Amino acid sequence: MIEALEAIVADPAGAVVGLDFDGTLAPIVPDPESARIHPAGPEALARLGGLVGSLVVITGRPAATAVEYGSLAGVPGLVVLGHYGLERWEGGELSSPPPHPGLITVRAELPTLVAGIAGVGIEDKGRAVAVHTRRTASPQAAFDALAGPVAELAAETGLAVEPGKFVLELRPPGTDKGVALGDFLRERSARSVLFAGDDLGDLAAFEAVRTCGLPGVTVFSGSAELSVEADIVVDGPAGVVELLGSISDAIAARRP
Ligand SMILES: O=P(O)(O)OC[C@H]1O[C@H](O[C@H]2O[C@H](CO)[C@@H](O)[C@H](O)[C@H]2O)[C@H](O)[C@@H](O)[C@@H]1O
Repeated sequence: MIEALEAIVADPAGAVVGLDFDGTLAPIVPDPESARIHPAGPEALARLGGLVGSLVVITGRPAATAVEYGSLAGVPGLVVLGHYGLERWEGGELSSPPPHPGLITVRAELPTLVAGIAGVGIEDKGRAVAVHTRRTASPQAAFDALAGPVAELAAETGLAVEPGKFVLELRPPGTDKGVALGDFLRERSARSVLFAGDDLGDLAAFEAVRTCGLPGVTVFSGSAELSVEADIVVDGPAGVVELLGSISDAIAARRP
């Protein structure tokens, strides 16, 4: 067992386990509205949530969407930080800031901006808008063609561009998953941390794990779409759920 994982298992009450949603807990699918957690995910999270100090999902989704698509409402002690940390769901209560005013212009201009490429999807998430190219004939070519215009629209409206797997998101600036995770670690007085992710937006959280000064484990949920260096690389959401189960087993095995 790697040293930082050993720290989590030896002192689970001081551990923060952080998880991304899409691509980490939920398999990637063509339609964002059809994404659902891996079938074994809710049970694995409920078990781990009862064993570690803190369990947190940090996602680009609205927090309520992750709770719904992840069947997460019953996971003990779970916190869900949505919109890269702008929103917080905990114990059934959601706190969310007012929408960024730039989103009004984005909603008005995006349909024209993407009209030339068949199959581009616009996902309006309330506090952010995502442009998806996965269902176009050439997802990477469409992504590349839209990156410049989307960046110009972001500059015009005071929003930030968050690139991901065949997605360009226009979202409020000022936070990211690294900021969200770092703040959460301080809030919980964490003594160790694990974060699992699969996409570019998760790299800031990996960096937070590496620089927070605690024993930390980065877990990459691997796929054919992206390769990222991490302490542990597993095979997609099925591998993440299996890893979470093995951590629960190791903690439970040390209990008197
Ligand atoms: O932070 P996450 O929980 O990983 O959310 C990041 C984005 O995930 C979703 O898009 C991705 O998953 C879709 C469903 O599998 C897939 O169709 C798409 O190609 C992926 O980029 C979500 O739709 C976005 O809003 C999130 O920002």
